[in-house]
Amino acid sequence: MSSGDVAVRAVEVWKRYGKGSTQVDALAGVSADFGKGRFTAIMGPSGSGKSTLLHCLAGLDRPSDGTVLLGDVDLARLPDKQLTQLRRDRIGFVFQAFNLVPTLSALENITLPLDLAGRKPDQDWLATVIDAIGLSDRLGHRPSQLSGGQQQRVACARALTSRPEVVFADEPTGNLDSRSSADVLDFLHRSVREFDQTVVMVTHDPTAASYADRVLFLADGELQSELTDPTAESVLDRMKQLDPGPNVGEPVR
Ligand SMILES: Nc1ncnc2c1ncn2[C@@H]1O[C@H](COP(=O)(O)OP(=O)(O)OP(=O)(O)O)[C@@H](O)[C@H]1O
Repeated sequence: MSSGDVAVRAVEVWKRYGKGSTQVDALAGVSADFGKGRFTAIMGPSGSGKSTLLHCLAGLDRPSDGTVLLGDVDLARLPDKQLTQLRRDRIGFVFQAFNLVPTLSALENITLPLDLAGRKPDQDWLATVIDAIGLSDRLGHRPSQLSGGQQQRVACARALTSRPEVVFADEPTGNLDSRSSADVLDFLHRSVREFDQTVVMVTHDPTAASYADRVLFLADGELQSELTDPTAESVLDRMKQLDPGPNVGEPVR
């Protein structure tokens, strides 16, 4: 991939926890490019380093060694204040637990990151995103008045309002039933296809991974293999090769 096509690049990324006999290399020299306007899923057995990699790529955590480039900025070496600002301005997040503010309406949650940054939303883009999540009639509702799937779609819209260079999603469907998961994944897929967004998603679920253009497989902190144009079946097969345990890799729901 030429560097102009790359949204985020990891080069020999290591993350080491603990010392001596309790030392764990959560990441052991991971190098990968994440293409612009592409939907990439990261999979692997429990404890393989998926969340650690996502957190390092997103500037939520710092590698022990190696480089993470967003454009030409090395997140691993950016001072804290600039890293916070970069996360706010250039990166969107979707978490498993939605993380909406309970006292704010859906619309207020969606525009919150821009409000905090003192920026005005681009009204056309905001309308496009709101239309795409299909919740125009519920924008005044508080999170507690929305289903889990609706809350996660609000969280996805919140991640996109600033038109970030990359949206990072950590198990975005982990708390959802299959119908709601499909709505959220359709939205993420659409944001890549129609709006040219870049999405990197950690998931346990082969069906969720099948919405991506490409799947990277981690085991023991190392990149083992990848699949392009995955199907749920091809992902499940690959997961079974990585970890032949009894239930590993089965769809969560
Ligand atoms: N703060 C920490 N301190 C010590 N070890 C940690 C810490 N965070 C993660 N680890 C270890 O690093 C390894 C990778 O963890 P990580 O959470 O990235 O895996 P994962 O693939 O996301 O797992 P899961 O699918 O279960 O969420 C594991 O062995 C974990 O125990």
